[in-house]
Amino acid sequence: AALWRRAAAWLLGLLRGRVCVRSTHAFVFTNCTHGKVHSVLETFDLYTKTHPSASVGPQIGELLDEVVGRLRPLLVLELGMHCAYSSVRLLRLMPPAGRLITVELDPVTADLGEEIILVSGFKHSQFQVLACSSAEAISNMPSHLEPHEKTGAGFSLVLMDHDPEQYLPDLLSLERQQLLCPSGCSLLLVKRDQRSAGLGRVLDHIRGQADRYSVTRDLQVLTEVFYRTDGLTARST
Ligand SMILES: C[S@@+](CC[C@H](N)C(=O)[O-])C[C@H]1O[C@@H](n2cnc3c(N)ncnc32)[C@H](O)[C@@H]1O
Repeated sequence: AALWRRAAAWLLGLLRGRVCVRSTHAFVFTNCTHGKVHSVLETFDLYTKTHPSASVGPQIGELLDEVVGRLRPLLVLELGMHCAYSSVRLLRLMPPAGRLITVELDPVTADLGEEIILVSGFKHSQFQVLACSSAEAISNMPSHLEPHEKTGAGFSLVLMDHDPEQYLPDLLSLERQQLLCPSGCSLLLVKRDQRSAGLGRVLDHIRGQADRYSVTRDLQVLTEVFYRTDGLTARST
């Protein structure tokens, strides 16, 4: 009976066009070639052709590729992992010594996403999944960093694709805790809803701090912002 109820809920979700993390995971896990990152991404893309999906998809994916290829970031923070499409995309082009910390609020989703990252061929030394809220992850971040990262420069790339209402509080918390690399950090804000009040608030904050932030790219689906404080005087920081 439980199996029937689960199958019915899955079918209902599909009919209503709802994103189903279990169905995404099952499709990718079953149909991709394990250990082949390109096959994992292709299988995700195949799934999204016929099913509703929360992943950023190939269009934003190509923008991520370009940014990671350009920055070669050593420490990356992703807020909003879901089934790990964007995590895999980021990890694929990061330098071998790089590490991704990715945050997912829902523990079941976090487990399924982590499995997809492992299936893609990445090792736990290259990434860490934090199954908690972005606020909690950021406030406890020092305890998640490796010893050399604690004394290092901080995050040089942050991808926000979680809850737009959290974009500004999380950015302020990252600033407060000095977790953004002072010599340069790119922030990528995914814009799923252009009219979101949370998105407006974070962009207002960024535009109001021209001494440390500059918008380097403003597309319909994504805004790229460059953060830098090491050029500022002690007074203005
Ligand atoms: C749009 S999906 C992310 C898609 C993912 N970037 C990809 O391309 O595959 C947003 C995810 O963020 C998670 N989320 C929402 N609010 C969050 C929060 N405050 N902290 C952490 N994760 C959150 C949701 O559970 C959901 O899985």
